Amino acid sequence: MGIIEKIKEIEAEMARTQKNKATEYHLGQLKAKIAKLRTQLLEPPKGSSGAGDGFEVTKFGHGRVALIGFPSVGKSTLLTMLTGTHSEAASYEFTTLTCIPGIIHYNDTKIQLLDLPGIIEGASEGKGRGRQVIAVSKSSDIVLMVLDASKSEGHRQILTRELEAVGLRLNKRPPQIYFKKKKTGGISFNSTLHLTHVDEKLCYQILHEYKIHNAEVLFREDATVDDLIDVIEGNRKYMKCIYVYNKIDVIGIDDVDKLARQPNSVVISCNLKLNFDRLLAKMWEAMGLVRVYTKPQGQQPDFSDPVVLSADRGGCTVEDFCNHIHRNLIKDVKYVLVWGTSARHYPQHCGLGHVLQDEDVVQIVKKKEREDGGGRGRFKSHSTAPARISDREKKAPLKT
Ligand SMILES: Nc1nc2c(ncn2[C@@H]2O[C@H](COP(=O)(O)OP(=O)(O)OP(=O)(O)O)[C@@H](O)[C@H]2O)c(=O)[nH]1
Ligand SMILES: [K+]
Ligand SMILES: [Mg+2]
Repeated sequence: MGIIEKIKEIEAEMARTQKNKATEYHLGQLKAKIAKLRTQLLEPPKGSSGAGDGFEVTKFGHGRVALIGFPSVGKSTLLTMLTGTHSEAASYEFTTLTCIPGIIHYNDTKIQLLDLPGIIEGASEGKGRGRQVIAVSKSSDIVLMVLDASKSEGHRQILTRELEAVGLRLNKRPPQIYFKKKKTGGISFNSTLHLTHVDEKLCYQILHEYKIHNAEVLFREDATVDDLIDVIEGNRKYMKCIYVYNKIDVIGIDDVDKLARQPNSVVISCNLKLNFDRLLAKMWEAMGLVRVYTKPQGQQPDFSDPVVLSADRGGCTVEDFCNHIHRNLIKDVKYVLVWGTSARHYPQHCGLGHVLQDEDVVQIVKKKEREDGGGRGRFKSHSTAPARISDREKKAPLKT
């Protein structure tokens, strides 16, 4: 029996089993069995390199965004409109057959947008080009799930389920469960609060299913058995997802209003070029990019050319910033001066561990050099805290 058949069989058994206190251990065990099989399913077949089939697109820019959706929801139309790169669009399904990259220029950063073939129910098990599409979405920083506003809301659930089946977790943070395998000592199970979904016995049973007999488990929130399995599997990818409802030109205003009010959702119309600003702003926010402007001593920063950092990709500390500029810079740095929302006063003397925020300005003071402008005394006179550097910059030049 193949892996997919085994999964189907267990799913059928779960559907047959009534959910109550007596069956929860058995159901938990079945969930773990499915999770193990799905992980097996994700292992690329021997001799292949994962995505394959013309789907490997070189990463470019400061972030990567994938367009995921059913066929003919308007993904290619959207790519063409947002990036200027032409991607064939047509009224028949599966017009797009590979991965087509384009670039969005936004807030002085470059974001790679990927158009992909439509996916359908069963994609996670290899239907259509599902596996390749999913591999590409895993390589991106956020997902735009494109939906046809005139079609059933069920599409969103189906797609979410397909992505979950391959270990993607949308708009969720990792469960607050500490888990560490040990060599000896048995299983220690603890929690910092009262648990309503998982008890010691269920946890043991799940671990047993994974043949783990020595481990430390600490629940820091009232997590579910699915959360526990995610933590044990350890291969989940937590990603932001924006639900993009396209084609609002064909539905009524009340329905548009309802969709627009849902969390993480934007309504657009490619035909009417409607609401792209809002979509781009949401996308930008979800990516959490941090632009940092370098200020040479005695000069104004170049506000058109930021160093772009991200908490998910490499981090946002002063150290990450320095490493971004030059690999060997860090050993020469004495401290840095920071202006912007991360600074408590202007400028703030910061060490390597300081976490920078979007639109901060940083001046590096090297070990041998003396900061120009004659010492700390004069910085203190700048202790009023304007909102953001970009506003401030327009009014008065930054001194030092
Ligand atoms: N009414 C309306 N139609 C749209 C809109 N955007 C796209 N379409 C139409 O929807 C159809 C499908 O568009 P595509 O861009 O090819 O869709 P896709 O999601 O890339 O489709 P596949 O590549 O086949 O998965 C085309 O006929 C588009 O003209 C819109 O905002 N409103
Ligand atoms: K199409
Ligand atoms: Mg397309």
